[in-house]
Amino acid sequence: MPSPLLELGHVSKSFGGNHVLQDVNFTIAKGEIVGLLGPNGSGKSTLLNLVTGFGAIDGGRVTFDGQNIGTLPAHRIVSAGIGRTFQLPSMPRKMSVMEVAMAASTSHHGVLSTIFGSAGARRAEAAAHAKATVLLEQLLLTHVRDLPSSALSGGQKKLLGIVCALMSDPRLLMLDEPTAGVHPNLRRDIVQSLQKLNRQGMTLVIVEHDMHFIREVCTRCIVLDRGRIVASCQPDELASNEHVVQAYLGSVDKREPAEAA
Ligand SMILES: Nc1ncnc2c1ncn2[C@@H]1O[C@H](COP(=O)(O)OP(=O)(O)OP(=O)(O)O)[C@@H](O)[C@H]1O
Repeated sequence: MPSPLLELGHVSKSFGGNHVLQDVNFTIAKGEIVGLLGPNGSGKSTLLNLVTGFGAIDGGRVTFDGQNIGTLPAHRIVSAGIGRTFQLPSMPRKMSVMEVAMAASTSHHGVLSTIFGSAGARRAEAAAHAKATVLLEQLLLTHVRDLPSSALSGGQKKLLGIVCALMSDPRLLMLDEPTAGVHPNLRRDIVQSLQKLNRQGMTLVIVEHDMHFIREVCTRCIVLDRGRIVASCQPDELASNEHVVQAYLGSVDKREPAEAA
């Protein structure tokens, strides 16, 4: 069996006395599209934050492609090959869509462009522009590339968030509620874009509440409840998984309806 791309071992996180994640263990294999599910407040975003360096783990281990990334800062985790989007994308309002995408490129912040001065910087900028052009096209934002980012709809901002995450060529992309509040047409575009990225070799972890989306896109689901993993199963097994039902609906009454009445 190939070694996992992402591996979490005994990860824990508390905020004060609130034990938000407890003994979280899972692996993600290359090529999977994993849905990270759970009721509100179960710890999904916190988990994404810890893996991507937007918070420090209290205990345990996070390994990406064999490298311990549990203590790395966010920019080093991007360099290692993990990209992410945010539940509520925030971007400089006055910058154009193209500028926002280009600013997410990691190549033009490199040492080489500093050493080789303006010629190197110009080459890096041209490369970032070319890459942003392709990604904006792929995520259906070409027609708005010159508008200020503040002019985008909520759904388009989510697409731009994906573009920004892809500018660093991640091997693993983690998305926080990519379709929340998105119009069905745009939702379909997001689904198709993610499926295409996966066909191109990208591994995806997606926090999402939309069960239609989960069934359509994900190859496996990991379910959190109050900071603990309670299930890892196929999307079509969710409804019959006792732990999942319990997480979402509370205790499961196994008696026949007549008995329970
Ligand atoms: N920076 C923080 N400081 C204190 N508590 C926090 C912080 N971040 C998250 N929490 C707490 O951690 C718990 C889990 O929050 P988290 O946002 O990870 O849940 P979630 O599963 O993503 O929820 P939702 O589906 O509503 O987005 C909540 O009780 C939240 O209040």
